[in-house]
Amino acid sequence: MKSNMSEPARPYIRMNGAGNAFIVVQAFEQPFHPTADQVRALADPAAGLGGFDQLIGIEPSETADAFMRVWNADGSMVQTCGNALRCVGWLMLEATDKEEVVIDTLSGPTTARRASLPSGRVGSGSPPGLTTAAQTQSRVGSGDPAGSTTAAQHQVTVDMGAPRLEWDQVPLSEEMDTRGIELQVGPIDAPVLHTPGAVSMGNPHVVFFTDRQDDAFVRGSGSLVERHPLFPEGVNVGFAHVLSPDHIRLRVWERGAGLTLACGTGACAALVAAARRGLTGRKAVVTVDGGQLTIEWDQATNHVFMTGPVQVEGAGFLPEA
Ligand SMILES: N[C@H](CCC[C@H](N)C(=O)O)C(=O)O
Repeated sequence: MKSNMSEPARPYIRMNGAGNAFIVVQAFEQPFHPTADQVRALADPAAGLGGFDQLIGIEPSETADAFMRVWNADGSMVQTCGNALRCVGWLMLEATDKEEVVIDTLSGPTTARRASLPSGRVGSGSPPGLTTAAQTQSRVGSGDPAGSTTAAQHQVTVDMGAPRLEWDQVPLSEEMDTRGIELQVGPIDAPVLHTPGAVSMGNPHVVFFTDRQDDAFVRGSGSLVERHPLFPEGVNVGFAHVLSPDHIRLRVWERGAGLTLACGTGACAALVAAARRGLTGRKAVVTVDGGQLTIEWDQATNHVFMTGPVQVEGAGFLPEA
């Protein structure tokens, strides 16, 4: 977004994490503070960016390799985003050649590392790391915006830290046992919506255990629960079908973004909620619409580790404000 004609157009990289769609903007040299209206305008397909679930700004940090700022498509600025942490983590790993990078967020710092080296970088060209805006622009100008890595997928592991499990950490508006909360979901009287688990991964999640995951049910129930008064900050709504002690099928109606192809913090919340109920062990594959995430709630550290794919889809320039 240019504030005046003298400023160059703002480059971005389009990425996804297991299908969770992001527009990533480098804000190391030039601050990036879109208003909620501007974020909504950018999320509108008419903006030409292809729509996104979250808009991501990568800022300098005194205490980490970068600070990651997250806006949902509805314009709300939120605490964190697990799949974006993996995407930004990969960009920073490529740009710094470090084995591990620290990405700070409004809900605290996380660390990212390569889960396994990609099967060789496809073609030549520098990786879409966080080079200078000019280098990004030149690469974008070259029509090969993200080097030749757009076809490759990269597996990245993020240490998401410890889950927050107290009612006032989720947060809920009243004291409850977060292992199984009492929630009346409007006119929808479906037993599958009883006693979901509630977990914060730095952002609020409620997880229903059900085999009902059709679009109509997920959209209908998710949109009702997202703004339920029991969740004063709103909530991401997961629908988890436990297939076995180490495999969950998950769909998530995201706060501020709706039904997405994947939700990283949602996958972490689903594993933690299921393990607390003895429905799974502390490690499981979580199959989401856009792919698979491996989640482990480590006993020794109490930290949740998420591993999954990262893909660079392309790059471009943001439209003018
Ligand atoms: N909608 C979420 C933010 C993005 C979470 C999701 N995309 C992820 O990968 O964790 C919220 O409002 O808390």
